Amino acid sequence: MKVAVLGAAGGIGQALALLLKTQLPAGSKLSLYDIAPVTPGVAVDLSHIPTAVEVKGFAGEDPTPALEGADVVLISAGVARKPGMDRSDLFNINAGIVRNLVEKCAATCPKALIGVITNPVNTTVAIAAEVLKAAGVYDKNRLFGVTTLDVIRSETFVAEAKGLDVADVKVNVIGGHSGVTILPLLSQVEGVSFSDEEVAALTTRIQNAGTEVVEAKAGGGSATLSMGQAACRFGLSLVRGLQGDANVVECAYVDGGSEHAEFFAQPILLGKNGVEQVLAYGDVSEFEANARDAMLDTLKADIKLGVEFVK
Ligand SMILES: NC(=O)C1=CN([C@@H]2O[C@H](COP(=O)(O)OP(=O)(O)OC[C@H]3O[C@@H](n4cnc5c(N)ncnc54)[C@H](O)[C@@H]3O)[C@@H](O)[C@H]2O)C=CC1
Ligand SMILES: O=C([O-])CC(=O)C(=O)O
Repeated sequence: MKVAVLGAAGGIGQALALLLKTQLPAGSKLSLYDIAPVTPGVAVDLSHIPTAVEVKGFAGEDPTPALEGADVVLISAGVARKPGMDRSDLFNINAGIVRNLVEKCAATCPKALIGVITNPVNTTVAIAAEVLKAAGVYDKNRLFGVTTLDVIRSETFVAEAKGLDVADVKVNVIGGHSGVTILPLLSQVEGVSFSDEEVAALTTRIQNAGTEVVEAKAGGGSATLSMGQAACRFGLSLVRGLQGDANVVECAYVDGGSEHAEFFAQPILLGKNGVEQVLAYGDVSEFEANARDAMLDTLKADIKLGVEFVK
């Protein structure tokens, strides 16, 4: 199994690469690419960790050598937020970066599963889809916006609020990955009940958790370590699906035939071809149904921006 990380010298990329080096199945290959010249050095550094995962690093303008034979590509290349910025402010720079990298994926590893981490995810995934369509290699089951950070945050905050063992808490998060488009389905969390005030406060905290980190880092970037963990969890689930493991379920932002929008985050069953089945997200409360319906104009506008960027 070969996993490529694009943006591998960055805050997320290095954390993700470290976790993958220690957690990918024995015999896997880890391929690190970034425009930053330090990238081969990051690979040498990681290669001294005694696991049966072979690491190679590539720098420069062309990601092709890193992508040859890749089964999974995780993209975190691009710029991150600073205080006062919205994720959509990253569009001007990151849209072109994602377009160019996905063009190379289409040419070099058209069957790879692609996980897009680069913000604004609501839009960059639509860009990736249009690029793959233009190259004639689009398979909706192989493209994912990585929203796992919203899931792990929700699980952490719910466990904290209710004094639970976080290992027992599972939360589905649907919609997209910015502000009001992030919707944790707290009404479905087993074994707990929340007051209306608690639901409103927790939902707002989860929606603003990225900003919480951006402000705490005070100009030094956005979430990198928790995102590294989230991307590792998601990447390992993609690998487990490809290997034929059963019952591998994650929430992700996919082109899954949703009635709500062309791309929508919801639970999916992963398998040998990526998305095996898009799962229903189940019953929602009145609060959640209203929040879901209220996000759709924003989500659809974010998607349209991505489609128009490529066309
Ligand atoms: N999906 C999610 O839940 C999350 C997404 N993000 C996003 O992930 C992205 C990366 O964040 P960080 O790692 O913190 O940023 P960073 O600035 O630490 O790293 C970005 C890396 O991308 C590289 N890069 C830039 N252009 C490139 C290109 N054309 N080809 C290859 N590499 C290139 C840079 O050299 C740098 O090493 C940002 O857009 C951020 O907003 C961040 C947190 C959560
Ligand atoms: O907020 C940001 O800019 C980074 C991000 O997507 C997150 O932490 O959820």
